[in-house]
Amino acid sequence: MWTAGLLGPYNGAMITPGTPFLKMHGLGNDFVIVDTRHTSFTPTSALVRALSDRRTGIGCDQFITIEPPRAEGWAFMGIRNADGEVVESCGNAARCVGAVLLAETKGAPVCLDTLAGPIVAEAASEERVAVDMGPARLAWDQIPLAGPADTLSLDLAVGPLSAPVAVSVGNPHAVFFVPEAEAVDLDRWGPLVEHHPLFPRRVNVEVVHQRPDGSLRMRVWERGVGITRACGTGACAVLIAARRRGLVPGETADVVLDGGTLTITWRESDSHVVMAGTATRVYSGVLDPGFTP
Ligand SMILES: N[C@@H](CCC[C@H](N)C(=O)O)C(=O)O
Repeated sequence: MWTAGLLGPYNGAMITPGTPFLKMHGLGNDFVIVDTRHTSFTPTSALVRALSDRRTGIGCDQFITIEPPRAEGWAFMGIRNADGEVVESCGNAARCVGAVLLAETKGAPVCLDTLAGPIVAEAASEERVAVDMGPARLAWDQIPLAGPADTLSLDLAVGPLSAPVAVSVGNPHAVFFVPEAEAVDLDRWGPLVEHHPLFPRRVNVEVVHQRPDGSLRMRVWERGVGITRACGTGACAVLIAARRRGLVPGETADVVLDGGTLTITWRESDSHVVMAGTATRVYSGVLDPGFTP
């Protein structure tokens, strides 16, 4: 466990004394995870922004809370982006929290409630967790978009990016097919797409090309964060978009992100999207009770 002495960068006061946290990541998309099922800890946006800061806080892409179940399931997963905003879904965090809860259920599949609906997690192998993220949402008002539009090819062009596929996996995504994902200046174009008026709740932005072996190479600009090494819901959106465009013959493909590979399946039978990949525990610590955002 970390000690107060190691928590120097965020000395101050506000957090429930001794609130334990876990640092985990899925393919380098990293999280601070706090189990609030037995505490009164509720993070403010300012606190999340401060703790997410890589220079002065702990540093993470998303701040995750494991909360008492609301509608159904074993627990509710609260998700806040590094900018402090509450969001609906997070695929990589679902695998990480799934791994934590699977230890509690001794391996029995576990249902995790989110603002986007239930996610079911189960062990896929010794090292990998599979999560059923629920059904893909493809209608314009489910993304949501500002008005009726063909989600298979939006009338949108930003720099070299054009005609994205819009997909919701509980959270909104715009998927752009490009000749070479690595060549796109995401720092420049990502924020312009994220904040485009077509997306009233903003949007996560993926650029993708297909490799000769059939896998999909993607990079991501995440809403409320920026470029991250991986985005689980983004990988789901990419596979769905590629299948809708007729690029992937079967239900399943590997999606290759900066931080590693996820295997994504979009099931014909019920339109659910299932993701399998690693969930890595980095360290545990205790939030400094002296921290003021
Ligand atoms: N990294 C996540 C997605 C987190 C939320 C996203 N930035 C949003 O605003 O919707 C993932 O692994 O899915």
